[in-house]
Amino acid sequence: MNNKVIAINLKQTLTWGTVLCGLLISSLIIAYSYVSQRDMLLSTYQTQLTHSMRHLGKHLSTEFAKGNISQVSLTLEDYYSDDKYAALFIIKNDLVMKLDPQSEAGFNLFTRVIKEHNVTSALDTHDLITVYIPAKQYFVTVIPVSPTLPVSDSDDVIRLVALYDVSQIYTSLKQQFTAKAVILIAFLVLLTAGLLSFTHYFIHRPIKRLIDVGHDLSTKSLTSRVQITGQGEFAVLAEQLNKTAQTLEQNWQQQLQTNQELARRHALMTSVFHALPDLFFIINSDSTIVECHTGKKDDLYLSPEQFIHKKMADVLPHHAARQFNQAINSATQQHQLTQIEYPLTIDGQNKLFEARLSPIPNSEQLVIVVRDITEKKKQEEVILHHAFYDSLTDLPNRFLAMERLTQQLSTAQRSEALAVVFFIDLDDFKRINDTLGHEIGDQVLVAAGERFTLSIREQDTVARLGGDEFIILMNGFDHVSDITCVADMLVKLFHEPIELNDRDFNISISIGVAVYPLDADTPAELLSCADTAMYNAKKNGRNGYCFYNQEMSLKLSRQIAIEEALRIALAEDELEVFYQPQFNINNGEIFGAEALLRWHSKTLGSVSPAEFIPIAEQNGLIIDIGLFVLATTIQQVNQWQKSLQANLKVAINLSPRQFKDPNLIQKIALLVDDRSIASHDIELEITEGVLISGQAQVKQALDQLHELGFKLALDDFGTGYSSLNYLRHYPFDVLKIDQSFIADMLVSTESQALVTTIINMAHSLSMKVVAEGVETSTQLKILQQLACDFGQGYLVSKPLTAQQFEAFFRTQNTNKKVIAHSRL
Ligand SMILES: Nc1nc2c(ncn2[C@@H]2O[C@H](COP(=O)(O)O[C@H]3[C@@H](O)[C@H](n4cnc5c(=O)[nH]c(N)nc54)O[C@@H]3COP(=O)(O)O)[C@@H](O)[C@H]2O)c(=O)[nH]1
Repeated sequence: MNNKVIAINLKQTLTWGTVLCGLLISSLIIAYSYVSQRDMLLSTYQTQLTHSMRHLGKHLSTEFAKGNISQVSLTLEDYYSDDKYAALFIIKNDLVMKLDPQSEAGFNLFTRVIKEHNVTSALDTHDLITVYIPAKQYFVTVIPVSPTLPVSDSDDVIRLVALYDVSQIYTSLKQQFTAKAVILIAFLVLLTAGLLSFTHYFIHRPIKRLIDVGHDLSTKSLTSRVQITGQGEFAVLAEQLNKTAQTLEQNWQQQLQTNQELARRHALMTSVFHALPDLFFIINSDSTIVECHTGKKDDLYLSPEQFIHKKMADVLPHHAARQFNQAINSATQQHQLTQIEYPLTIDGQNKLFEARLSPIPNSEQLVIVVRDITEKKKQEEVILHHAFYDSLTDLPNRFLAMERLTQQLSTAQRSEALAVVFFIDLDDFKRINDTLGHEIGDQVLVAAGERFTLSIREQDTVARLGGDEFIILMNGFDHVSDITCVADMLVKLFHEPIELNDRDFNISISIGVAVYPLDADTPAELLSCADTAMYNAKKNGRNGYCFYNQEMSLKLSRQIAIEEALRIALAEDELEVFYQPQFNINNGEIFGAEALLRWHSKTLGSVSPAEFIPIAEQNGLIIDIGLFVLATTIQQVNQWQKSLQANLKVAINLSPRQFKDPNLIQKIALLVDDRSIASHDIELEITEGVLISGQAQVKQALDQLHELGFKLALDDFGTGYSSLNYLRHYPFDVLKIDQSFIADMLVSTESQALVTTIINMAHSLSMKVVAEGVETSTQLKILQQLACDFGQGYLVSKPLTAQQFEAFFRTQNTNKKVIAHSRL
């Protein structure tokens, strides 16, 4: 369909068309009306004139025939009364017959008219002839009036000639038509004006409004609307234009929002491009780079501009370009993210780059993001190294060790040889750390690791599990005796001191040995067996090795079961404090007791404190448990002091771990205050183990307790270092001789001598002495002889419940002399 149509300027066309048509039509009407009326008038006058002249001609012919010439003159004069006759005369041939005075003038006028208008032929006819001379607006009528007819000789013909003037008629006709034309023109003007008004209001104005709105719309003023009411085409057009405008406006708004969003995204992309150190490329389907952005302009292989309109093959070395081309093909064909890594040398430095190629949806282009991953790779390698190697010693860590152990077990399985895990722990390493600081401790660990590494084969593995624990993995053994040799060798490695900063460190190691497939056949189990064996080696006196056996495992299981049950013991109300009476050796008087904890486990039955206290020590539960003993005992002492009306004194054991509680002193002081107990009625027993660490904090705590009035007792004296220094430096009031010496006193003179020495030494330091484990009257007697102060043991009583103790106290103190003397 041809949509091409021609438009005209409707306003001008209608205006001028209306005006011109009006003018033309009115002119034509007027002209036509004028001409037709004029012609009709002329025709009428010509007919009247012809008729009148025929009548006159006949009359004159008659008069001429009668010879009544005067009558002719009179008749002519009568006709002159009609003033339209400009001339009326009779001629014979070319000469006028003077019948009246007017004939001469009329003839002259006639002659002039005839000549000027060349109508002389009118005189040649023998019939009536009427000629109209428009220029003069005269009718010329000639009619023969000869008395005899027919006239043979034309020259003798007498003719009546009349000039009939119709100019007045013309004038009147013109005036009449001028008036009509004026009216018609006025009418036409009004009609035209009406038409113009009509077209103005109903055509031009709507069109103008439509054009204006069209203009507004074209100049982006899309809110513009046109208001045209009615039913006409313009109203329909306006409505459609408004709808179109509304659609346009909505589209424009959407377009605007889209553009804003696009602009925002573009700005975002630009910011991202500039914020990121990555290099962004956009490439066409033919691999030509069309865009290149980056926030980091330095350190590039080429400047971003140099990449534009190039292909990777044009700018990158062959190997990198080849990788790129393969990746571009892959990303394009599979429509998925493709990633490559490639090396480049920039300013003499080897770098590694990562490129991610992603197809842009609905486009044939790809976006490529290039990132310098040199540092990241290095960090990954470092992280990877950290994941598998110990940061201090740079030895394989537990994770890698377990991997290698798995491999070794497979090898051992194939070769049917023995594989071994040596689980090594540095003896007393904690002491090094605590006394000399962690820096020295670290150096010792590094030196130990190096010593291990130097002592083993290349195929073996030394690993650090953490702290002072190492493992050595070996395989290919045929006999257990070979393994013993290695274990020996490892122990002896440390018989030479470790030299650090011109200082020698004497350390020893304890080794647990587990053998595949004799002890276990999985890496975890084998390691666990070696660990258990190592603990046994420690128990066996350290500085040695111990092979794993089943019994160890049972002990370990028991330990784990105790640990689990102990965690809920307090909450389950399974703990109870027993009290073992303490008495005066000389008179047998019960003056107090030692608080001893008992555990009635619902799952394990009664468990000895000798078994569970060390475990509670290890896992820290002793802090809460110790507080329970303190609180219960102090509360009990308070009750007894009231009910028994005796100044009872009670000894409470404190574990080494409890001294790590910074609030220990405060807690004890508070408990005593709450129960209104005199602090000197509470004796706090500690073992040498508390003092071994030599921590200033322990000394400070003991001093504070002493200052607060608490009595301090050194428990199990003789079993540990039994250092005199401890007795001199710490404010002990009481020294408890370990029950093993009391038991041995009867069989060993050395033990008795030792007990004698301890008692004397304590007394010389103004300390009281308690003999533990007094079971017989012989022991009691000897202790009395040795001037020991107090005793405690089954001779008098086993540990009792609070209730039993109260009853026992009441009974015994009534019979104290009986005890003192009858049992001696
Ligand atoms: N830190 C804490 N340690 C505590 C607490 N309660 C107990 N213990 C310590 O546990 C170890 C074992 O104690 P227990 O089994 O109670 O043994 C004590 C006595 O029952 C026992 N005893 C006493 N007289 C005799 C005797 O004549 N013969 C004999 N064979 N045994 C006897 O000796 C232990 C006394 O120990 P102590 O005086 O403390 O050295 C033990 O080390 C307790 O200290 C606690 O609450 N906290």
